[in-house]
Amino acid sequence: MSHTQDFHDSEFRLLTPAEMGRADTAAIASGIAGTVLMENAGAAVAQAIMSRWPPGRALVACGPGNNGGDGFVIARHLAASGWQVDLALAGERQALRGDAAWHAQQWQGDVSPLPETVPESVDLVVDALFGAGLARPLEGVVARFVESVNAGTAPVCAVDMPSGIDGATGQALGGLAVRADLTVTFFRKKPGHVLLPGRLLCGEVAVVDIGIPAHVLHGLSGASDEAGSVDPGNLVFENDISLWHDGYPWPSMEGHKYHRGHTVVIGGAVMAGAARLTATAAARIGSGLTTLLVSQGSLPLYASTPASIMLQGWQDDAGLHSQLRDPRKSAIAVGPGAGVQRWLEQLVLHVLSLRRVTVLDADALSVFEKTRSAASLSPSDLFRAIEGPCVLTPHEGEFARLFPSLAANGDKLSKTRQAARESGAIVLLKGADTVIAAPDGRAVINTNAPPTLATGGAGDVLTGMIAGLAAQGMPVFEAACAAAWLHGEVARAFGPGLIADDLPAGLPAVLRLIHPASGRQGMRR
Ligand SMILES: NC(=O)C1=CN([C@@H]2O[C@H](COP(=O)(O)OP(=O)(O)OC[C@H]3O[C@@H](n4cnc5c(N)ncnc54)[C@H](O)[C@@H]3O)[C@@H](O)[C@H]2O)[C@@H](O)CC1
Ligand SMILES: Nc1ncnc2c1ncn2[C@@H]1O[C@H](COP(=O)(O)OP(=O)(O)O)[C@@H](O)[C@H]1O
Ligand SMILES: [K+]
Repeated sequence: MSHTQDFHDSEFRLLTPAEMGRADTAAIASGIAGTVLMENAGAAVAQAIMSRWPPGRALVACGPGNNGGDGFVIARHLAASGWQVDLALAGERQALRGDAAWHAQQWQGDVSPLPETVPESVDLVVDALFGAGLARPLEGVVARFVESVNAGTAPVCAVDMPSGIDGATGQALGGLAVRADLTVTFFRKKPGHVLLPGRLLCGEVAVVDIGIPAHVLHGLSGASDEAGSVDPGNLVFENDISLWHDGYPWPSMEGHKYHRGHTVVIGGAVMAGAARLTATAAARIGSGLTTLLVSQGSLPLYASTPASIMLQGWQDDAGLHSQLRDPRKSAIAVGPGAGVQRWLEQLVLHVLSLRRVTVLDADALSVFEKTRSAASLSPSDLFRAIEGPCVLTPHEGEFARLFPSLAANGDKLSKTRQAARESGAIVLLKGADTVIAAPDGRAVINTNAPPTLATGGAGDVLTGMIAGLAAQGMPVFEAACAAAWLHGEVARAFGPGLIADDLPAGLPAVLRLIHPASGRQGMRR
């Protein structure tokens, strides 16, 4: 994921529908006919269907564009393998164009108009209505058909994308989209397959090869320079070990604890558990030293801090600043349990002025909400102060306080990228589809987090994991991606009944799995 490595042809790269269109065009320009791509696409979908369901009666619903063209190919292959196939077309057969028209001619069976309801006797619905080309909400007979598909019991295989989902954002245009059991897409996933609600409406996602050569991936995004190289800042990925494994700060034989960084967590005076979770997570993820700094008066609250964490008190601001001065303190995390108060604004600005790696979470974000009080600072004061490496880890509520004008945008990927650009920080917007974006536009979507993570303190742990990795010298964007993935993986491995304390405790088992000695470099589920 670093700028020096080339991730253009990573299998975890996500292509926007526009990039996918350019990939198709480039593949055709390199000598593969569009009709062949469509044949390969339809054949692969039919194969995916036949490997999952026994032959029966399939209703193949075709749309007016190339997604519908794929449907004609699928129908032909299923019929040739003994399925009883009903093909229904939304629109006029004569209106089909290009590759879709060509493949429609190869279909020997009947073509009926799209019904408003799915007949009871159908064993499988193939949704080939709209894919990447969907431009407006579903309406009319198509909308009623999709409602009937979703109300019925027949399993659904969506071609490329469940119809109704915007492939760039994962949003259901107009609020209505097919709910599929299987979605077969081509070449690479699209953001809509991994962002919510799209991911949930896809069911299982299978990515199939249709003959597009990988080299086309180098020329798809953003402005290419004359040499044809593309700014890696435009690329979007699904999070995976392979994206950050090479930069992971495994301890080396020659190292000592000062080579493994020193994470400082600044705790508050009331909610002591939060900062303790943050500090414990930083230590567990390998920070050589971890210090928890709290006011002298609140030391008793922190009595049960693990012995491996250095608990230190400060008397006043001058004392706190002098504790932070040592440049070996390589990463500073502020926010969990800090308390929303004037003092925190000033502390955050001081911490940022030190230009160490800074991770700001929870109260350290909320305290900059503009409407909090007339005297308080605003998000722009925070953004102005961000000059060194910094990660902001808001959940949706905190995001709305910092970026009120972006919050209503339903497109999580673009709003997180915009927030990173505005703030100059890495922004990690939490949720089941956490998006991590850098100011240069690089973005990663995390997909392994189970809903058991929605438990108090889980975010505090994530903050500590990011700070602890960055303290050891891992670049902050990669540290945020690695932490989000490990956080999700630990929760998955733990299963039901998870509380935040289980996350640092469960890290070693997952780290063992991805350690270079395990031979595992990447993982598809
Ligand atoms: N071009 C290629 O080489 C390949 C394309 N493939 C298929 O082509 C699909 C993309 O094809 P298209 O770009 O033709 O797009 P679609 O087939 O998704 O549909 C686009 C057509 O529907 C119209 N439309 C969009 N939204 C509508 C709405 N809500 N109601 C009514 N009409 C609407 C558009 O104006 C356009 O005519 C992919 O999803 C994939 O399934 C595959 O065959 C692989 C190869
Ligand atoms: N439904 C969900 N599925 C998966 N992960 C989730 C879900 N809801 C929340 N999370 C994750 O759980 C963590 C919660 O963090 P946060 O909201 O800051 O809680 P806290 O402040 O209690 O620590 C985040 O990492 C978030 O991405
Ligand atoms: K579809």
